[in-house]
Amino acid sequence: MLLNSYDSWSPLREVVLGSADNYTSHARELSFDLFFHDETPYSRIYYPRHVSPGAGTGRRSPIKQRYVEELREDVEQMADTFAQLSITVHRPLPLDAATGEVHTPAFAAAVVPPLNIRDNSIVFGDEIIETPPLVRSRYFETQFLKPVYAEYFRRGGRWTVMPRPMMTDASFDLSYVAEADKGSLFETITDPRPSPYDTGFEMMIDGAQCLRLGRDVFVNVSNANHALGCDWLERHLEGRFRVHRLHRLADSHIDSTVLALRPGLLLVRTPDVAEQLPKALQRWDMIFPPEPEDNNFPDYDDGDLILTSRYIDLNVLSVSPDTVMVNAACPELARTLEGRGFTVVPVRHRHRRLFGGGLHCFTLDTVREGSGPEDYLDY
Ligand SMILES: NC(=[NH2+])NCCC[C@H](N)C(=O)O
Repeated sequence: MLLNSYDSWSPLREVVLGSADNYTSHARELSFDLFFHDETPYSRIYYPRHVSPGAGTGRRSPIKQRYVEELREDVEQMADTFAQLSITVHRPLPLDAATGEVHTPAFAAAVVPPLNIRDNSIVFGDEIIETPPLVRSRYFETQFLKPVYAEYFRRGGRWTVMPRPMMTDASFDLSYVAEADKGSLFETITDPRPSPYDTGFEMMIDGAQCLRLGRDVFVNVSNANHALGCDWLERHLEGRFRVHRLHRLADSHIDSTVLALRPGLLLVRTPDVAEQLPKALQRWDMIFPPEPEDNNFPDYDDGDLILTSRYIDLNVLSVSPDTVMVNAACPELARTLEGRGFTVVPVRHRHRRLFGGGLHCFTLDTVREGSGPEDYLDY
């Protein structure tokens, strides 16, 4: 089918589901530590928090083989669940075990598999946009999606790549983490190294920073890199979509903070978050998920890097305005949604905190029913 996706709730016809193959480690360097900065209270990132790119690809934080295998098992079951729901599933090329690191003029980085598909691409109607990544090891992630995107292009879809950043240390605006670190015990990231390719702050933004509501798109902007990305989106989408900025609703991604379940209904992390939403969204009805419990998550060792907050299971995927895929590890959330009239499709996803993403992050909804960008803000 032709690319057609304007929101996160219309009946789902086609989806891209990430690949977990060969996700064996996290490369600890400046861009990684910056990106996961807000999650460090939950994990045990030891000092020094990062090494500069001059020191190669940084330290690797290995992921236990057992978790990688269990992740793979869960992701393959997600694919089966989509098939049972008659939703076409597209898969990226899996990362080959022999692929080492990539080198650009400005940096070298390890490669991670295309797992959190939500992050580096976004669909606006009949157009797929590859976004400029925030983490160096994800620089070439959309390469694994070439066959899928090329097929949508052949069928008549638009296919756009946003400008790629140089990604030297100086490309990153550190103000968000500098402010967050004030008075805290965390080591501030203060030692960016100069590079001959420095060009000032660059455009870097992830698809997962956007909330798509038909004609209106809300974009989380928490630093100068995001602001440039949002400027680009605004100019590119002008006349087709209305872009609105959310100021620091989260560090970057917002899909474990706020999600739209159908017109007029949001799933929101907490009432505090609700207060920060723009007026137009505050008029919508809201569901607040029950506070996640410790026993919703596996117990990990000190060496296992935890990359998400406890709210990660809010990251559900809507199959239609009344059916939602929910992590089976979160029965409280399932009950809450059922209480509001939703049909819940439980899906097993054990290690979302180790791999930085829930069901929404692992997927990209490329085809949903609906024929154009509708105006939902009058609800
Ligand atoms: N698209 C994504 N990868 N989203 C994941 C966001 C996770 C968020 N930082 C949290 O810890 O709750």
